[in-house]
Amino acid sequence: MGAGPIFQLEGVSCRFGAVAALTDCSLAIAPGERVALIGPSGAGKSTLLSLLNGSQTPTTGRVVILGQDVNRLSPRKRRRIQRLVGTVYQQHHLVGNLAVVHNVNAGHLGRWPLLRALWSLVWPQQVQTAAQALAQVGIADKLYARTDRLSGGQQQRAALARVLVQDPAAILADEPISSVDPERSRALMDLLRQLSETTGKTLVISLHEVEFAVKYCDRVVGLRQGQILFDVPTTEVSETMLTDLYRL
Ligand SMILES: Nc1ncnc2c1ncn2[C@@H]1O[C@H](COP(=O)(O)OP(=O)(O)OP(=O)(O)O)[C@@H](O)[C@H]1O
Repeated sequence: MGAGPIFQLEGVSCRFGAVAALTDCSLAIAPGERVALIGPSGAGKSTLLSLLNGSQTPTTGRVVILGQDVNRLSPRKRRRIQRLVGTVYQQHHLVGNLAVVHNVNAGHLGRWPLLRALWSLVWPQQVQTAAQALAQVGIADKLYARTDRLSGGQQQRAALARVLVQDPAAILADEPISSVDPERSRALMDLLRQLSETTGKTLVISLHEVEFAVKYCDRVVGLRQGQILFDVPTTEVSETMLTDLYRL
């Protein structure tokens, strides 16, 4: 992987028709950093995350993931890079009527040949890896539980376990705590921080809750109307910066 940044955006703009979701954004994220993306609704946080995981390409500018310019990669190499970046979405995209083990195994699907992938739906593969990931997220006992019988917070943990079996270099989380209560939010953020501390994985999290951004991350990037208003260590975030960021 080398000592360079894990993510690099150089003069990146991203448009959707007439909408400028991001305008001239530059940013570099080093391995192991914990970065929060904050800003008002529509500021471009989700778009920035989708550039970091290669699911979106910029309209102009360069996106470099793990040293590779995503615009210059063959589809196969691009998929390989994308597998090194795991994303947890607010909608977990778990299949409710399957056992948790199958959903966690889905994290392998991009790597497994089709036959093995299909067979894995019938007969769980790599059960130990799935069990280990579930233990890491604190729900080891749910391996064979039906996914839709889990609570919201447990489903979120199962979705995180699915990302962990990918063994990504970085974990991106798009508003992971918006739909859970304060106690679960703290527990999930504790878990994400502990995972990044023990595994050295880079974390990039979009958050609506500034207090969590400040408490759990080392660095805060403030986005407003598609532009980076500030990008500072957490200790340097001030009241004035936040007022300017969220000003109506
Ligand atoms: N696929 C798309 N097609 C058209 N417009 C889009 C698309 N994705 C995002 N946008 C627009 O780009 C802008 C930035 O959206 P984005 O979802 O990145 O913001 P956000 O900061 O994540 O917002 P929120 O906090 O509400 O989730 C918005 O104006 C949005 O409507």
